[in-house]
Amino acid sequence: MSPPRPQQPADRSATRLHFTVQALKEDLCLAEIFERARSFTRASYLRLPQHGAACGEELVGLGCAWEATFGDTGNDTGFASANAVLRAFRHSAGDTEDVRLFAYAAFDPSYAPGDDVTWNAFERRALYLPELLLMRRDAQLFAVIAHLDHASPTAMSEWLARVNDAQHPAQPPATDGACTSLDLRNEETRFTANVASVVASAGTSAPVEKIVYARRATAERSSHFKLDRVIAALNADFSGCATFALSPHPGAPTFVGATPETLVSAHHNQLQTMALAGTTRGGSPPQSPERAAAEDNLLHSAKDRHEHQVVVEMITSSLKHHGASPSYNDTPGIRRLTNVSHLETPIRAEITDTFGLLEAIDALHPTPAVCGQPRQAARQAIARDEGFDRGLYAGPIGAMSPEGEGQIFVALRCGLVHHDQALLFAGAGITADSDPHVEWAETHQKLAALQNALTAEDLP
Ligand SMILES: C=C(O[C@@H]1C=C(C(=O)O)C=C[C@H]1O)C(=O)O
Repeated sequence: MSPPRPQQPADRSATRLHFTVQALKEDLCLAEIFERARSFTRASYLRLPQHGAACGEELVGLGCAWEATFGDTGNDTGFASANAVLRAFRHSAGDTEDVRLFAYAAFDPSYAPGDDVTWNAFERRALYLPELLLMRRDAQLFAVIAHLDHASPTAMSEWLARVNDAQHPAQPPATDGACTSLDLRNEETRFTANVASVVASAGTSAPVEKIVYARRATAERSSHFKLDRVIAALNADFSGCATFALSPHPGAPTFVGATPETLVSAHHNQLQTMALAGTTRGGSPPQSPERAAAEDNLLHSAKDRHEHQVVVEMITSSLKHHGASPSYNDTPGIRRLTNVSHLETPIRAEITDTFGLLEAIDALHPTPAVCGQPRQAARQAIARDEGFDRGLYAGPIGAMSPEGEGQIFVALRCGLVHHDQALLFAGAGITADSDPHVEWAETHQKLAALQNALTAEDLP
């Protein structure tokens, strides 16, 4: 007979948060710190633009002090299950406004990737508290050390010394999850066939009103990509977007991009979200008369207005379903980016006792801006027809405080970078009026965002 197991005491310390904040005098380049630190620890970088009531922030999180565990939440993101722990963090640590948790999830957390190993290094849902947070806000730089038990009094100086000592990962440790031993020769054929089948099924008994199909592309370089240079190029080209980079452990690929699309942000009792769908044609420069004409065409295009309206209706009806009262304009505006312009409708709603940031992520993701309508039929068609694991592409990504304030984006204009290779993702909203070759061209324009940043790396 085996001896009785000792009874596990309830682990009360597990949700007691302690943290210390220190202002840093020396100016540090956070993208460079991310690049160095990914050679020895889990590292995340986020640059959040100023948006409504939310001020801009640049964040680097290193190590992991606590991480949420998720049960089987099916294809839901399941973030709201972390609410009790966040409440315990607030209860034990008081004012946690300077603490940040990083949050991200796969487009379809329940997708079974089979022998597609592209995303093996990444968890399909993550909400975690880094041990060291470096945060730039209002031109001030802070370091925040967080821990759940007793931290060594020297933890801050030890972390800062490790970061300073680390070298650029010219030779990162052994790899796990190569991204580009892939044959993408059929990518255009498959994408255009998928679009054509949506067009052909229009008018049948169960058509999807809208579906977003995606494709992949590769990029390579004669030596390793330097992520700090890529991040700097994205920040310069897409200052109004959110730049992100995730490296789950040393030797893993880095997920990097700069997205224009907020899934939902929460500040001062307000939720802000947006419908972002409908894209200009042609690759004109942002200030050119050609771009202005393309934006005018977009505003008057019945196909794009319909594609956009599907997103507005899903988001507003989901908010209403959860007891919120959304406010928004009837007519979309234009969101101009360096490579393309989009139709955009900002949407606001009040936070309630039962519907805050985490519940809103679970409810809104995936919107028809990246999935389709009806949601379930579109998600199944994507899993069946697209032919690859989207992984974190088109999933939620961002940061929040234990108070429930933060900004969560939709991970677009992005890819996996590994050594000297990159795998990029882009999609387009398809309706009965779509032309397969026009939609394919649109994905090219979207890919250009990260492609240009990857080649900008070669500039002196
Ligand atoms: C799917 C992507 O973008 C989405 C699709 C858009 C469209 O179809 O017009 C526009 C913005 C995004 O919501 C992507 O960039 O990969």
